[in-house]
Amino acid sequence: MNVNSWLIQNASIVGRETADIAIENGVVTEVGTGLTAPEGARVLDATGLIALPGLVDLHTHLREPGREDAETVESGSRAAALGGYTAVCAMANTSPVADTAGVVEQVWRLGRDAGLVDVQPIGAVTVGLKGEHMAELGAMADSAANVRIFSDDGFCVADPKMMRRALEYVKAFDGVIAQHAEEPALTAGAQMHEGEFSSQLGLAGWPAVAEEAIIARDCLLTGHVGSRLHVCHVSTAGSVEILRWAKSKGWRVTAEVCPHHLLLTDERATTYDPVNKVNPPLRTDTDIEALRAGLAEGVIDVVATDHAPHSSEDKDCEWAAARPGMLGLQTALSIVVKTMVEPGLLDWDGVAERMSRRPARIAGLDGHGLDPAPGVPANLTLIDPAASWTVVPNELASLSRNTPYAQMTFPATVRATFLRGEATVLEGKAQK
Ligand SMILES: NC(=O)N[C@@H](CC(=O)O)C(=O)O
Ligand SMILES: [Zn+2]
Repeated sequence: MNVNSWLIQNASIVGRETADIAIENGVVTEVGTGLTAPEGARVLDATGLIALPGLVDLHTHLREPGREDAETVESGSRAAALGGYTAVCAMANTSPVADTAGVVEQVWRLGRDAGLVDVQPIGAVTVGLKGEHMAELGAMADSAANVRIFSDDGFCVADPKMMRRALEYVKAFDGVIAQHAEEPALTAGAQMHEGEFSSQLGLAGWPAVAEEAIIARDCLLTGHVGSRLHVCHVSTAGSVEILRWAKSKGWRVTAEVCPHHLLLTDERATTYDPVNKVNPPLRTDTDIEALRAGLAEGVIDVVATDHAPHSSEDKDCEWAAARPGMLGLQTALSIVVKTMVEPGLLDWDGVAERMSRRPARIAGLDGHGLDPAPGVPANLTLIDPAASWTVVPNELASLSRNTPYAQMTFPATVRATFLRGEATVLEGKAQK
């Protein structure tokens, strides 16, 4: 038997026609009806399931090296595969920071060895994420990790001169700067969204303008130097307006929204449960509405998880002391179905576009984000749209437990995930 050869029968291809998918040695050889199994292939009955190109996450925090108690490349990869992903971009805020060729190559190798998803390292923009000296972007680009996305995520590249230089520098290899948009002078000590609930609770606020001011500045800089900007975790209605304007200028700006910003509001802070603490913070119903509309319209290009595992020592404490961030890889698809597909804002093709094709294009990941067709690497996920599931934190694959969705029931389950024809998930279970 060839482990990378399959006949997937009766799948709905990206929510459209029902067909069989033949996979030989990790590559799709045929898509059609009544196909015969390739030699040595296993057969999977996918009746009622939707086949999507494997999901691609532009914003994953794996905590290796440095905080392997919270997540390793392997545990995070497993969570990703179970969430329907075949590739994730690993943020640079590890310890040591991924600001050299050595560290990005280490993360890339750990991903390859785990073999559950393709792990594409993101390199830091500045040394140690400190914002003072530019990191060796060229060396990271030229390394085995082939870095194209650079980000100080967790921190904003606040100095406009540094941001301009970084945008100019990455033009040489068609790189992109992914900005965590937060004007630090406006968020010092911030604990949650600045609004009605922050006043009620007496917690220092993170005003929407702290995000919007940086996005506006960076769009202008990008337009000025003719480079590529990607805006991480957009969370406000005002940000959507600025992005719409920047795109109308023809500037090369892309943006992501996270599932939690499509679903949860700042009212969650009234629980004082730090599982709801995240950067940027949960905002308001008005913001949610604008983010959903922006994602439907394409002003926001992609959904990214911002999967941010934290150990219980960093989360089971009082709100002010807790680290920001929440798990996301295993719940992202279901939340997109709940917030976008069920209300009729996106169809399955729209989901494939925003969770697979566009993120793959932004990250320059060849072989990902491609619909099943002859000659395409078999990076696929099979979704059961009719099933539902309840989030049980202890059953998640992450080494951390900081999900804000405990005991919530969501639509759609991931039945199988294939990485180059190898089943990383079957019947909803990780295969390694
Ligand atoms: N989103 C978060 O609240 N936390 C992220 C950093 C980040 O994405 O800004 C983390 O690394 O924990
Ligand atoms: Zn961030």
